[in-house]
Amino acid sequence: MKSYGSYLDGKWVSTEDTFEVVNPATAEAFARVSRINNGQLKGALNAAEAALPAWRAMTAKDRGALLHRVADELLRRKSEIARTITLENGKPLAQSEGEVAMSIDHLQWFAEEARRVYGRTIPHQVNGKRHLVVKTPIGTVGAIAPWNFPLVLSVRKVAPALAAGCTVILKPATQTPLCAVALAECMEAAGVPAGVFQLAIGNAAMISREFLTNPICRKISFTGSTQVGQELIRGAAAAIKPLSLELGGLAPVLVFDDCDLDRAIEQTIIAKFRNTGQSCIAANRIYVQKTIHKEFVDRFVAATNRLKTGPGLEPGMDVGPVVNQSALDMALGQIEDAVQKGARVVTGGHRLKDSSGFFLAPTVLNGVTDDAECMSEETFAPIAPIASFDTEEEAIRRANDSCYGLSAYAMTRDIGRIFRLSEQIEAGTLGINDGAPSTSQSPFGGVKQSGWGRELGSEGLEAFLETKHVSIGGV
Ligand SMILES: NC(=O)c1ccc[n+]([C@@H]2O[C@H](COP(=O)([O-])OP(=O)(O)OC[C@H]3O[C@@H](n4cnc5c(N)ncnc54)[C@H](O)[C@@H]3O)[C@@H](O)[C@H]2O)c1
Ligand SMILES: O=C[C@H](O)CS(=O)(=O)O
Repeated sequence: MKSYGSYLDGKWVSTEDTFEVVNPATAEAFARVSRINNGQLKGALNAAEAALPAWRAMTAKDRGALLHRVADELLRRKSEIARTITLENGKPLAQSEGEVAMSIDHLQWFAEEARRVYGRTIPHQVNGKRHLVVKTPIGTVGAIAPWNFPLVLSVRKVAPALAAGCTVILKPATQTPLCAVALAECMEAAGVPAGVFQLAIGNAAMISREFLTNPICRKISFTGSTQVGQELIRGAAAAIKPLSLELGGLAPVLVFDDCDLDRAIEQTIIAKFRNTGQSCIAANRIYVQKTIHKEFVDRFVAATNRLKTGPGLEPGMDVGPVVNQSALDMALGQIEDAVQKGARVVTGGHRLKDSSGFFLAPTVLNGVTDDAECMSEETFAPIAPIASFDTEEEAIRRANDSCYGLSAYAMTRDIGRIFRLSEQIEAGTLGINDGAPSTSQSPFGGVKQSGWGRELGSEGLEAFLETKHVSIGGV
């Protein structure tokens, strides 16, 4: 079994403290990775601090050129890295290829956006004074990434932080450290200076405690569960450490009777089953207007039954395994709970036979009641719960009736309604007839308990900048 370690201060580091990486399609370990200790992490923070002055002094154009070189490396290795994502995460290979392509696009976009970090001058109120607004990099950043989009969600933090002139230490999820290793190899091959980008694989509690308490770390950018986000907020209080938090979601899909039904079904299938339902912006609750409920359900179930489920490395798969046994148990528990509360399993609802992997048959539940767990708790599995509504007002009220607000979807062709939904839906992203809305140039993040701040777009770069007012007298 091949072994991997961390990338600290320009060197690859291994320790005796190791864990195994498991392929969710077979439930078998296929790689061994070592954890760094607290002393090594402290050393990495010191290296990041030492590398900061030269990195922030480099022109944005030169930093951008290095990010372009990292993108070129990812492009050169795209097939092998996509395979690594599928091996450790389970998603179908075509979707892993899409994740690599999106990561390249993020790197290229932030490489260019680095050159557009503008300050401003403000007209003075007192003669002899001048006022400038200057943007400066926030400093060394601790980035913590999840397993569900292990490469692209790491790049969503690392690329803007580096573009802004910050140094970064990335902590990947325990389930998916290998594409972070590949990203570090690309940084090394591109010539990113030692200490500017580092990869720290290790115990999550130890690493986050050090990020929270070590004054060298000036900001933590986290993507993961709302529960861990809450822990970080508590831990950040003592040092008032700035946090960007991309947390859980519970996306509603509102299907109105004026929609283009073909497109509504196609896009709802994408919003639900992409990444095996393990996307933070996955459709979690599907509300269909009563007038088209039956037709929608019949056609949605037919489309679900056409999805091919199996090992992500086999050609033509649409749905892979969920990440581990506990994710599978939670999904089966949500199905059982919904059925006990009155829902009907229209298709799926069971583990795939003849496989040792963590496969759940793509599942559609109809007549799901509002008190079912899957209507208020994140599902993170290929389960589509469907309920119905009468009026637009009711649909908006039910969509907003959640502590989460990451994304929402609506299927409609009514332009007036599109404006009303844009103003009234409580979510960071609204996809209108669009089940995959994320893109490099547009802000991404949540409201309510889905998080603080935004990634991507110019907001994603702003997250790693400080704003300073310079007042000049005696002019
Ligand atoms: N809003 C978004 O952009 C977004 C994107 C992807 C995933 N998510 C959310 O992430 C969750 C799934 O990911 P997950 O299971 O990896 O989440 P998680 O919170 O368990 O883990 C996320 C990361 O935090 C680390 N971690 C675990 N315990 C920690 C602790 N005590 N302190 C600091 N870090 C800790 C993990 O090792 C991992 O690197 C879902 O809730 C999903 O909605 C949100
Ligand atoms: O889990 C996070 C997001 O779903 C990834 S993406 O914005 O859809 O690429």
